[in-house]
Amino acid sequence: MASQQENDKQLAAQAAVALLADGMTVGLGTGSTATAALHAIAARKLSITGVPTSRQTAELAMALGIPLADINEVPHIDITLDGADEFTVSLDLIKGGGGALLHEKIVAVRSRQLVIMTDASKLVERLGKFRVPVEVIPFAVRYVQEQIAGMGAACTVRPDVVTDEGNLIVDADFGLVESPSALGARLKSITGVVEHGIFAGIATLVFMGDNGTVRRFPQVSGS
Ligand SMILES: O=C(CO)[C@H](O)[C@H](O)COP(=O)(O)O
Repeated sequence: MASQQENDKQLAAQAAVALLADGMTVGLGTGSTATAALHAIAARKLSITGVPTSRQTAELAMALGIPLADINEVPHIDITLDGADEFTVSLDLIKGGGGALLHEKIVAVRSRQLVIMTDASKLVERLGKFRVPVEVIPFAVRYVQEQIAGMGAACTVRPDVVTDEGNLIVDADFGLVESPSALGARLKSITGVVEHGIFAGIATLVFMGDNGTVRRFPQVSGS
């Protein structure tokens, strides 16, 4: 039997998939909630073209019969549906728990809309309980760890993870984050950092499953 959390992820995924229409080019996220969305897309027999954010998502989409395109072959992406590890009501996110943050961010920034689907455990007042994943070129991993330590954060290399681009993930604990965009900019300036999992000002909408109902952020007045 599905847990309440899985159920809520499914409800959020269904709400997001309801925004899709035939003919759209759709960014396909990575993780368990994005997987629920893929199944919902297949169940609706929608005629969309998917742009996957990971090998794992591409494989599942193909198995479900969802046609795919290379991101560099599509003129635009109408909408992307993805999960998140944390989000705030201002729609700042931490992503990358599944190690796909680089492709997820590239697909997200090419999209006209980034719709996030979560359960209620992901809503936080301030980002930072979830460690910030940082994608790093292997040759630079020690240097990057030293720089992150110099910023006052404990960090570890995620064991047994090599990203789709052949990089490593360093998970960094900055504590509660004062300014997500400032922290993101600082991380991005470290030589050897390819990308980080702070998505500040990119998401346009969040659907959050909450005990059998779906809440949306930003909240529509009266909801
Ligand atoms: O960022 C991600 C993968 O890199 C995922 O979207 C995030 O980890 C949430 O996963 P889930 O939907 O399984 O809770």
